[in-house]
Amino acid sequence: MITKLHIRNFRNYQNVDLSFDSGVQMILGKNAQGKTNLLEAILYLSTTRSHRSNDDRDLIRYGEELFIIEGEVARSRQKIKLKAIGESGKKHLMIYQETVAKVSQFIGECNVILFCPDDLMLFQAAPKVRRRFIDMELSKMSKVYTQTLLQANKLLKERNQFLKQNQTDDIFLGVLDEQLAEKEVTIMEQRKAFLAKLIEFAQPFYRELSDDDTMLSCAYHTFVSECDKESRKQAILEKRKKCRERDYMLKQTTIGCHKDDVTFYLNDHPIEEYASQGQKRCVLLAMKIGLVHMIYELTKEYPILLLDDVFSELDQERRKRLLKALPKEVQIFISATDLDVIDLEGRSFQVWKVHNGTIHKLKGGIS
Ligand SMILES: Nc1ncnc2c1ncn2[C@@H]1O[C@H](COP(=O)(O)OP(=O)(O)OP(=O)(O)O)[C@@H](O)[C@H]1O
Repeated sequence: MITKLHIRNFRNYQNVDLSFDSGVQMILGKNAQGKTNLLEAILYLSTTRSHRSNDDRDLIRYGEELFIIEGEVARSRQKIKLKAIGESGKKHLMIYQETVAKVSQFIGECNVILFCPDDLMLFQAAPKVRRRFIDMELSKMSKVYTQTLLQANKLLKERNQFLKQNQTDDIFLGVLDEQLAEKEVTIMEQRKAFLAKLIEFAQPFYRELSDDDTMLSCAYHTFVSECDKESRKQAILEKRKKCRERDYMLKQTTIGCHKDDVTFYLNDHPIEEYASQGQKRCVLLAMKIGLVHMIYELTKEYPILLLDDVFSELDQERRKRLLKALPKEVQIFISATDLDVIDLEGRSFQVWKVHNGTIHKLKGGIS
């Protein structure tokens, strides 16, 4: 759980110091006051990224040069201090005031699962949104994955830059392709295993939330189908060789796991075509709860759960079922404009009021 949070010049917050306890943190406030901004700051400490912007400059308070987010995180065995500073084009990440050399060292130190209204677009959005979802969640669970993905992206960038220069050099591309294929084998393997596990974990929660027996499944789409490592690598190299002329012509890498996708199904029907809004919300919620439990299975620590603007969209019964599916050890941040009845099933809670970039505690107790 996050016990202390300091935010400076982040979005509409100028200088804020907060202390949280375990249990549910209700973040209340009118529209456009800074509720999502607060959750975004917590998410940033986990993933070093915003879920709303790819450009850290958007996160700096208007007119300022940099933002700072500092958090004290109580983990099962120790307290850890994380600090992220974002300035134009640069990020500085620190653990206990020591700069970390690699982003992958920082990600996963404070695990956070976010569920926000935009997540409902996951099923019909462009493939890159689903890839981003897989990459974000997998990175929290596997440092190997984070590192491999960063290396693959670097190689891909290098390959594309070379292709843009209008040159042909099969030997140079062959060397790059060999290295890229190596990384892609690992990425594909981990993505496939992650998706299978995600469905396995989400299925019982979907049943619990929706009260029906619909089967959840998914199909992972990538550009080679071979199963074992070595033949997969060979297949990648062959396919890429076949596409080389096209790559030269189009000046970009036309195939690769940077184009992967996944389709989610309910009873074998693609969710984007078949499911109602309510069913989509249930599937997503089940996946998020599944992720909380997956992270626990892997790390023996529960992640923090952020529910941005979604709790109030659920009826009383579903809210109850959602809380029942989450152990009391999970620290949950819930943002809402107002909640008439807070029935938190005997959990401890704190209520915070957000107003125009300021935040103060209203009350706390046991529901
Ligand atoms: N870089 C920035 N600098 C200063 N203010 C910003 C910056 N980025 C966004 N804001 C302001 O933050 C506010 C939006 O905050 P936020 O998205 O947290 O709203 P919210 O309280 O979650 O509202 P809603 O209930 O509508 O979702 C807006 O007033 C916006 O102008």
